[in-house]
Amino acid sequence: MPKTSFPREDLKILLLEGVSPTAVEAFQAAGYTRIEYHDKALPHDELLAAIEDAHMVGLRSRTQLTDEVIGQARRLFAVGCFCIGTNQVQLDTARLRGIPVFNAPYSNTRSVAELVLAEAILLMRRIPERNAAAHRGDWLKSADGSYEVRGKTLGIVGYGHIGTQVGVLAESLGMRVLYHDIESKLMLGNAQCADSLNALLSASDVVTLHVPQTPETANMIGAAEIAAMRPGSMLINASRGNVVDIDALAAALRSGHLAGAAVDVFPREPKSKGEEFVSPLRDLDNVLLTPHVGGSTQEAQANIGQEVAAKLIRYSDNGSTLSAVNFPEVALPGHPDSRRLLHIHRNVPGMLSRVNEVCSRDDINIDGQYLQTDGEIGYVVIDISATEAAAESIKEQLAAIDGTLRTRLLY
Ligand SMILES: NC(=O)C1=CN([C@@H]2O[C@H](COP(=O)(O)OP(=O)(O)OC[C@H]3O[C@@H](n4cnc5c(N)ncnc54)[C@H](O)[C@@H]3O)[C@@H](O)[C@H]2O)C=CC1
Ligand SMILES: O=C(O)C(=O)COP(=O)(O)O
Repeated sequence: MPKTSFPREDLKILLLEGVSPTAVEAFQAAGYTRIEYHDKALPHDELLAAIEDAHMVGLRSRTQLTDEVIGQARRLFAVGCFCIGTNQVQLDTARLRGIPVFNAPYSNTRSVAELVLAEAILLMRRIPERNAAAHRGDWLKSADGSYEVRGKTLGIVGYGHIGTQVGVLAESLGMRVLYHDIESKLMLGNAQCADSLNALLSASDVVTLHVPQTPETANMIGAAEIAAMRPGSMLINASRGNVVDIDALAAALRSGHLAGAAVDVFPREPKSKGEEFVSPLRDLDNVLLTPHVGGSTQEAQANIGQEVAAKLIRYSDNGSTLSAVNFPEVALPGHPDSRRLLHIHRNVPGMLSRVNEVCSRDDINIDGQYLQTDGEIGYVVIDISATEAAAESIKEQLAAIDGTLRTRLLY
C-alpha cells in the first residue's frame, strides 16, 4: 500500500448513525483502523467532542453538520453522507474550509421506490384504517373506498432518480403516470409531463413527492396545494419532512378531503429509538406512518456502506474528488512514482502562478498537474518527483500562500 503523509492508522474515522458494517470493513481493508463507531446520531455536545479530532466523518440523515460543528472539526478533511440527501450538511461552509462532501446518489433509490409503490396500493385499498381497526378488534370487511391501482393516475413531484423509478414500477402495474419537475426531463415509458404542479395535483389519484430539501421545496405542499388535490385522493411523502405543511395535511385528512397519506419523513424526527415520535398525524388511522425507513433495506445499506467508504478512501489515498457534491471534481490517475500535493484555495486571480512558482525549484520535477475550479474555490493537484524533505518543504510553502484553504501531501 503506498504511503500517505499522515499514516492511515492515525487518521480518525468517525462513523455515526449505524452506517453499515460494510463501511467499517472497507476502511479496515484499506488500512484505516482508527474507527470510532456509533450506532445512533450523537447529541450535540457529544458530536462536538467526537468530531474535534476526526479526519473523516460518515453520517446519515439525522446528524446536522452545522457551521458550528464544522468549525469545531479542525482536522476534518472529508465528509461522507451514507445516504442520498446532503441537506444535513452546510455544504458551502464545508467547501470554503476545503472539505469535500460525498454521498451515495443511487444506492437506496430502488428501496424507496418499492416502498412508495407498496404504499400506493395499501392506501388505495384503505388498508391503514382497516389494519388499525383490526388491531382494536374491529372487522371492517367492506369494499367501500377501496380501489385497484390499475388505471389510476399517479402524480410524481420531482422526476429524478427515485421519481422515475417509481414511475416505471407504477406503469408496470397499469397506472397512468404524470410528473412535475423544475428541470426538463426525459419521459420514461408513457409518463407525461404535467403542465404545472397544480395541474398534476388536480389530476392525480395518488401524489408522491420526490424532491430534495431546498429553500424552494420548503412547504411546497401547503393548504392551497392540498386543496387543489382531488377529493378522496392520497398523498405520499418519502422525500423530506419540511416539504409538506404537516398541520395542513392533518387537517385535510381529518376533514376527509384527503382519504389517506403515507408519511416517512417529518419536520421533527426523533434522533434515536429512545426519543418519542411526536406528530399531529399520530392519531389518524388513515395515515401510514413509517420512521424514515425509505432507504433502510439490507441491500441499500450494504451498498451505501461500500460506496461512500470507497469514495472517502479514494479521496484520502489519491485526492480524487469525483462525484463530490460541493467541490470541484478532479478524477486522478494513480501516482506510483510521484509524490502528490493537494492544494485547495480560494479561486482568486494569480493563484496558479503562485503555486507554480513554489514548485519551480531545481530539485523537483513536475510530473503532472490537474486543476478544477468552481466560482469560489480551486483544487489543484501536482505530482512531483522530489525527496520527502523537498516535498514537505513545498507543502509548507504552498500552505503559506494567501488564500490557501488546505494542503495535503500524499507520498
Ligand atoms: N425516505 C428516505 O429514506 C429517503 C429520502 N430521500 C429523499 O428523496 C430525495 C430525492 O431523491 P432522488 O430522486 O435521488 O434525487 P434527484 O436529485 O435524483 O431528484 C430530485 C428531482 O427533484 C427535482 N426538483 C428539485 N426541486 C424541485 C422543485 N422545487 N419542484 C419540482 N421538482 C424539483 C429535481 O430537478 C430532480 O429531478 C432526496 O433528496 C432525499 O431527500 C432519498 C432517499 C431515501
Ligand atoms: O438517503 C436519504 O436521503 C435518506 O433520507 C435516507 O436517510 P437515512 O440514511 O435512512 O437516515
